[in-house]
Amino acid sequence: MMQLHRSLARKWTPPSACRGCIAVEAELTDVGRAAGGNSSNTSSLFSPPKPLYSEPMSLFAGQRILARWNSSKAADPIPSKSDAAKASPDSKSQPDSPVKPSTAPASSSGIFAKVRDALLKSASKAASRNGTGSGSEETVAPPTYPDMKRLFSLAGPERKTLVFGLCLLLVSASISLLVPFAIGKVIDFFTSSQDEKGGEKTIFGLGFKSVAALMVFVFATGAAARAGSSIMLNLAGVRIVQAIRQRCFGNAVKQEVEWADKSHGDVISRLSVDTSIVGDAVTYELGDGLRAGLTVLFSGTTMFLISPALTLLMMAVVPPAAIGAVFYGRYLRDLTNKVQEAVGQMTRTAEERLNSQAFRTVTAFNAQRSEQRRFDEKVNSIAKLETKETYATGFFYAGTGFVGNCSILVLLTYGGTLVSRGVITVGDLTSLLMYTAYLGGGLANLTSFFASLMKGVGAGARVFQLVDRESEIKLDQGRDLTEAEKRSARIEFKNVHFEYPSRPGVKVLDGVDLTIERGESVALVGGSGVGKSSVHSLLLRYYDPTHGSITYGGAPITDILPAALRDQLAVVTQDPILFAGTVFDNIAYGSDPTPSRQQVEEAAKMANCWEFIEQLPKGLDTEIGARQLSGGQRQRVAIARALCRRPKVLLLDEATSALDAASEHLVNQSISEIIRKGDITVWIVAHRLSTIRSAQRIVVLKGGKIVESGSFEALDKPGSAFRQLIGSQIERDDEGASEVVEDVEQQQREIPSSVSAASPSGRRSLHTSARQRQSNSGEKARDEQLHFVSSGPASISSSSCRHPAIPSKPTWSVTSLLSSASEDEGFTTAQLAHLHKLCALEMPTDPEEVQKLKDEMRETKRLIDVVRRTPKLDLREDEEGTVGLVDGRVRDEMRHEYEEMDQEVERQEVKIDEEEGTRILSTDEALKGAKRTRRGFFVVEKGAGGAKEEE
Ligand SMILES: Nc1ncnc2c1ncn2[C@@H]1O[C@H](COP(=O)(O)OP(=O)(O)OP(=O)(O)O)[C@@H](O)[C@H]1O
Repeated sequence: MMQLHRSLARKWTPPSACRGCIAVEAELTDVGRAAGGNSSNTSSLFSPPKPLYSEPMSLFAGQRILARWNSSKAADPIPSKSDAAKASPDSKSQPDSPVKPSTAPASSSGIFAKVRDALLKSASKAASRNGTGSGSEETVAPPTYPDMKRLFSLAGPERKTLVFGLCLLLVSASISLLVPFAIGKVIDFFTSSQDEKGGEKTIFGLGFKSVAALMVFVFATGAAARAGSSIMLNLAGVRIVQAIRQRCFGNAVKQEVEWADKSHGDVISRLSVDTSIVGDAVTYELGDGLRAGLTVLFSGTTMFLISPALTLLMMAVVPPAAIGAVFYGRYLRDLTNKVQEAVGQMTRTAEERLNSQAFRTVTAFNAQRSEQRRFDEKVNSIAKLETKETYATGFFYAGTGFVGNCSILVLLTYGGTLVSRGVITVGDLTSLLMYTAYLGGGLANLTSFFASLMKGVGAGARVFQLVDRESEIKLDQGRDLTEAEKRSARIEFKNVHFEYPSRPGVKVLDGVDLTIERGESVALVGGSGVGKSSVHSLLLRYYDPTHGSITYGGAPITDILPAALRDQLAVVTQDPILFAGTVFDNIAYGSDPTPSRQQVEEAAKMANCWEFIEQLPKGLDTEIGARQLSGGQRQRVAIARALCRRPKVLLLDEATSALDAASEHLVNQSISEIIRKGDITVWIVAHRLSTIRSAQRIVVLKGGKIVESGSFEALDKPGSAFRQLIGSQIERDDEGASEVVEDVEQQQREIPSSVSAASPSGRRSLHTSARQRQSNSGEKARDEQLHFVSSGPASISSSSCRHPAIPSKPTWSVTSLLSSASEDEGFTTAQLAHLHKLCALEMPTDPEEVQKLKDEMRETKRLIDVVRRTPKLDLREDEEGTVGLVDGRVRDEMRHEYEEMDQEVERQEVKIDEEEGTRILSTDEALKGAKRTRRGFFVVEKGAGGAKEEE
């Protein structure tokens, strides 16, 4: 019914153009109500009034039908604003709607108003063609007969409802067409004193009362038929639009990424506006067309039957006026075009400047005034054009009104003569005038029907283009993965070449060879724009390589169903998209079957986001929009979403690039945890050292090829492409540890045969590989043993003579502790934060907590200082390798330290070999213990494997 209302509102607006017209016109207007201009109301005598003066012109509207037909054929199917408004109440929000609100007097019930509407419509089309429309990416060919056939085929499922509705419409139209005839007879009844045979006055042999009763009955039937047809056509329209929208969206989401990139805006316009136009075309417009055709036929025939002479006179008077109107209309149309263009520019400016991102920039740069000026310019140019248009429209309406009134005068003069000569009766003249109005309205409606039909066909073609489009990468093509292939999960790129379809000839990948085994963690690094994300896109089958092959579990991915392949993968992008809904919905998104709350909770915990989710007002059930979480939170929710799918391969594309240090730390912690578990292949694309470090293998992409591959230590050497890429980051990182290095170098000088740890690359690895080990996967980590040594007789290693403060191999904890070179009692907050980051621990933010931590760490610091102050230490080498020694004082200190430790930790995680005085902690144990006993965690030092023997 809403659509019916909109349709009525569109078709009839108060005839303000008739204000001030001559009295005879006002009188005739009353009898001319319900004339064809408002076909929806033709069955009612109490329909909105319609200026009859304008109707004679409509006799020649037919001359323009052909022109309209031709112009419609070439018309861009992008709808005018009025159509958009009719199609959808929301369409007001479409910023690039090419049509401006009408400033003309609202008078669409007359034929001239129809002409003007038509001009506005064609102007809007022209404006669309001029680029102020939504801008379709794909051009649609002019509609053909098969297009039209197909358009009506859409109405197929609603055939019965439509036929029933149309039949009712014909009934109501027929009744309304009898009205002028009946009125003429009634007038004759009252104006004649006796019937021709001198008998009692009758109408078709019936008394007036019977005729009146019959007319009431007929009108009631007409009204009922009208209501029925309106309901039927509306219902059919709603259902047709519903079905088309579902089909369109269903096919749109199956398309390949490339298509979505370039057609996004266009698809939305097809889904919202075009579907409505199509629905209207095959329902109301069809109904209106039928009614209009019937009206023209019936009115024309009846007019000729009543008075052929008067009818021919009408035909002779109006054409010259119509020709003038057409020329004037063209001028108006050009003006309207310019207005549309200016409105388009204004809309674009507003849209560009007021979107949330741009708004922040405008505010930050205090650019409100310059923006206001820019916008004012646009608005002023529109106002200028509209002023011109206002004058032009005023004269246009005045002119058409004048011509219309003159036509009526001619008609009345000649008609009156005929009446006085007794050729026709007063009733006949009245009927003729009314049929003239009907004919005019009918012709105008036919014109608008053909235009709407053409628009419907155009919109239909665009809709069909969407419905019929076959994706380049078909979702139903391929086979499922075998269990063996799933288990293998080996990813292999073989000589992969790639260029984006939109940029043929621009090579992005130029022979990439890369193999990633199941459970491996690989960081793909390279300069900006080198093609890192493109590699992920190829694995996800957003695109297919131009040459070469990609296999998963040994099977070429082009042989596998895209959905089966994507089931194995999960991706976290740089700027993850969250959807409106609850946190639960967002984490569960894409998991099939829907995960339980427990599974979602687990995923959230793994992704380090459970803590903040718990703090949300409704926890997992809190509603969040696309941007209602911080960047770090969004990123972690996206990781949780990826993990919830239990993928075999996790693709992280710059997953921490937009984060601050604290959020990055949390995200990295999640990633490291996942890598450590080692059951998911993790393929990271990253720039940041902190992220890259967590990977077992680093692969460098340069010039479209893999140029280096290896561990961080292996690649971090002078002259390597990797060093070139992230050298500056390493330098920065080193600065934080410069105190350590200086200290180490100082000690190196004291011990001439010192190890190479002091060399630049050695120093670097001292820090970096330590962190690397934090993220090593399970087995490897368990093999690593950490231990302290106490004093005792020892031999000096022949290969490395070391101060115990200089570890034989890079360490991840002691080295950092030594950075507290000062003699101060405790660690500074910065040092503590650094240590925490190294140990993947969360640094408290509360000052009280920090103070507590400082106090707690004081003892540890003291221990370290004691170690560093010990002037000369014995070094020895046992069967397993070189270990550093500390003297008895240190051991005592350590004992004291450990005595204070958490009893549980001592029992479970710290073993003390009394004889050797060796304390051992495995990495895993240390990590676990670290959560409770930071001191125990920090003071351990990596040995060379003696721990195995201890175990
Ligand atoms: N959809 C696309 N259509 C056309 N060209 C594209 C498209 N996406 C990316 N490109 C181009 O392909 C090249 C590689 O892009 P890609 O996003 O893979 O680089 P990247 O290494 O991930 O860059 P960054 O590190 O800056 O994110 C770039 O030159 C880019 O301009």
